[in-house]
Amino acid sequence: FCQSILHTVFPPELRFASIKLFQRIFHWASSYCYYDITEIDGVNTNELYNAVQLYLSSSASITGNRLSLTRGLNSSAITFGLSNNDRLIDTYNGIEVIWEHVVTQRQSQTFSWRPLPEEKRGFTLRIHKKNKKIILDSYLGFIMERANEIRRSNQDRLLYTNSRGGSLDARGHPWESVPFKHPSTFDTLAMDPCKKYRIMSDLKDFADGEAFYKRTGRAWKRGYLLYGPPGTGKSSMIAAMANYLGYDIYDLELTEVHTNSELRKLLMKTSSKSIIVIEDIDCSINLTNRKKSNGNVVPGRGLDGPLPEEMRGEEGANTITLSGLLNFTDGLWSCCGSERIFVFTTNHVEKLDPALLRSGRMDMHIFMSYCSFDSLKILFKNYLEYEEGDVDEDLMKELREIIDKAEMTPADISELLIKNRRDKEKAVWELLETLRFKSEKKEKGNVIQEKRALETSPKECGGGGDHQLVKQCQEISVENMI
Ligand SMILES: Nc1ncnc2c1ncn2[C@@H]1O[C@H](COP(=O)(O)OP(=O)(O)OP(=O)(O)O)[C@@H](O)[C@H]1O
Ligand SMILES: [Mg+2]
Repeated sequence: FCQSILHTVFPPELRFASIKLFQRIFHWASSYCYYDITEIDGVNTNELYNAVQLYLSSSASITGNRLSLTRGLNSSAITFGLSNNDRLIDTYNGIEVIWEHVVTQRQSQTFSWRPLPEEKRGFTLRIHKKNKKIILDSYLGFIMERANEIRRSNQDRLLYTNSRGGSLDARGHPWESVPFKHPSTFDTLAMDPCKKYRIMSDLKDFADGEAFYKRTGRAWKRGYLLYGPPGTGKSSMIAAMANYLGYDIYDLELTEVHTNSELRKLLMKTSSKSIIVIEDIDCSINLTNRKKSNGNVVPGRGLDGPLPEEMRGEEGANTITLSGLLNFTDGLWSCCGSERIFVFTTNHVEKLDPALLRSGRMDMHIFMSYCSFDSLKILFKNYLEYEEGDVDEDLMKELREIIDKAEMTPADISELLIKNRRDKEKAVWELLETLRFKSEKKEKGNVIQEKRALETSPKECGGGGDHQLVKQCQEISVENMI
């Protein structure tokens, strides 16, 4: 209104100056200040605009006859927001602010590498001048944090993989993602309850430990090494961890990574609140004896030995090394981003380089063992819906006695129970028969082994005896791990 008066009263040459003057007087006299948050900042998407939109959608005070509804990619929730040119009052620490969603038509398509939307969208924040400092200092940061939380809770978690090798997608991303829907949880995971409890509380402490990690000057990350025979639940444990914490998973395929710098780039493109997994680490890269070659460089990938000479560039440019991997998990680079968990799994812990195992590198070494009696009870509950006391006491007693001797994995037992899940009694009997058979076989095997050991004196076996001793030591050290 004032502008149109100015247009009629002032001649064109004075118009611009008079508008400026009028605006200054208005701003000086007004007790409010205004901030525009546009959807597109130059040619880039404005993160703050998206955050405000998400934050306002969760506001309890959002009412009205017309709201805009959206459902994002990979999201299972519908969010609603202010529709065009609507307003909303929000309160922060007792301070009232007004948000307005302003939508105008873009006047003319200016030259840009990227086609811009026809509508110009933005939020205008109106605050009292006296509250300017507190709003700018903490309210906007609070909005960003809240928006991230809402995004995470709305979005289905993702499983990323680097199966494309080092090549990038259209957005320059080296990871491919699919929605992560693994149903494994700590409730369904069959393992010793005390161990399970320790792992769960360790994870909880980690997730809630931002202040602790800051205070102690440690990077906010944690490493777990899961080791044990195949089928004892290492992968299921990773899924349970992700479901427990609500983190995404990055499944790093080391055989697809060619150089240390590629590894670093992959790391830089992971988000916080994620679990970075390297499965079967002993198989994906030759990580033993890193002092074999110059400068801690172990050329070649996989167990099939070094890469051919012609494929190796200078200083192992075409190689991925143990020191590169340690830098990835431990060094300065590992700290880009925060709140990340590294999980390595292996069936052969004795094949790993001590550098990977030394304390402080992997914070927790978790042995995934054969099925114990406590684990069996969880499997009974999962597959047969048996509760404590449902199975005959004598049967349970026998199961308890032989289960450790039989050395059956939870995977094998699960298969047996799934097969007979419609006839629960048959399932238990068949399991008992299998356990009896296996434990007898194991006992016989042990007797033969002992006999052989007695037959071969230390003198006769020479190097072989040493070898056996080393193996025994390795086994002892494995059992001594946490
Ligand atoms: N501890 C467990 N609790 C519940 N289910 C289990 C457990 N261990 C194995 N299973 C069952 O067996 C299947 C295989 O388990 P999983 O893939 O987790 O084993 P793994 O230790 O990762 O084996 P591998 O070393 O071969 O990768 C799973 O689908 C799961 O149903
Ligand atoms: Mg596995």
